[in-house]
Amino acid sequence: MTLESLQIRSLRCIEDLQLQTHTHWNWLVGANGAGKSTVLEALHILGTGQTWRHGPRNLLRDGDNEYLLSARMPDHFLALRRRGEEREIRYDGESIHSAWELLDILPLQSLHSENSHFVAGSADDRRRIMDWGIYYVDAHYGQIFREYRRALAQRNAWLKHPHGQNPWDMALAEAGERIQQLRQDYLMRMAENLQRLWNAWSGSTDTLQLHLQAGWKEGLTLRESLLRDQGSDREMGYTHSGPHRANLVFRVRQKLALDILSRGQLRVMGMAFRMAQLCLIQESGYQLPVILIDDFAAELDQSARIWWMEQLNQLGVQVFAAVTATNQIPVGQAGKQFYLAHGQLEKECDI
Ligand SMILES: Nc1ncnc2c1ncn2[C@@H]1O[C@H](COP(=O)(O)OP(=O)(O)OP(=O)(O)O)[C@@H](O)[C@H]1O
Repeated sequence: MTLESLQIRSLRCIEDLQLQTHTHWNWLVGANGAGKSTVLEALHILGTGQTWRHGPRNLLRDGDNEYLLSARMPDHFLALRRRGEEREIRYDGESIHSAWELLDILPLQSLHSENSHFVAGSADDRRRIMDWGIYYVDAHYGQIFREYRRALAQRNAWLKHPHGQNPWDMALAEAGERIQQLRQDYLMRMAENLQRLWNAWSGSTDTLQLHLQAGWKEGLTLRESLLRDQGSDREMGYTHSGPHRANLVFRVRQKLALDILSRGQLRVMGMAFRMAQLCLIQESGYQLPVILIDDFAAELDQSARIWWMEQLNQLGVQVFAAVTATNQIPVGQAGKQFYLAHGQLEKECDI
């Protein structure tokens, strides 16, 4: 996937910005508050329908009443307009009704401060990042995932106001077991690349092990767990067991990685995981996502940064990366620099 141009109107500090983008590296350069993250945020909204940070966010530029984002791709045009609660998405002039469709129109891999520490972060973050990768290499995963989410929401609603027999366990258990199976298959498929990347990147010869805790009691099927938990689920009003409670655990030397590695090493491990996800997408013959990087320099030393860039170069992906100064940009990569100040493009140059 490659963007040819991007237009942003009335998003946060940006009034109107147009970028003619490069097929490989697009460096967004500017001081704090210049608008770099806003450009990345615009791309994220276009590719997912959602902002990339948690919590309430005032995305609309002060004083304006709607924002408009659009991207031109080879032979395609995607536009998203938001006014209050109303959202309109158009792809080649046709309306798009579900943001799920955006995942296929503009696949993105987002690396930013809130998700770059996922190895040591929350189980939710690790699950989200793993599921992201599976979605792009398994044509059935999105559908099964949605079925599971629907059955889970219905079971939770039933638990709050139970009447008659619980009709949702069967569908939930079936989709849930399938999700666990597909997740395990995925982790096996990416294990070799992950090991290779981790060893090359960290300089360590340690074996890296991934362990997936299913989200329900070991030794039981999900159906058995749901039956067993029904009383406590009713008391709490939600479903305790299932792949929505799964946890991906990273281990090195038989120990939890987060107990024995430094913050920087954990970050490298997380980046190796995400790089292994990209390698698997490429090996599977699917289109590679556009990469968004909001904290390029953070916590990676010079050699780790250069190594990582080389990997991205080998994949030939399109990257948008924010930096506060040009000396953070490693030399020798084909691309463009966009200098931003106060939400405006001051100048651009090829590198
Ligand atoms: N709703 C809004 N309307 C107008 N300006 C806004 C709005 N929300 C945020 N801003 C301004 O946008 C700027 C933030 O832009 P952004 O986060 O894109 O900066 P940045 O270049 O990524 O900075 P940093 O390097 O600090 O992350 C700030 O100056 C902020 O005051």
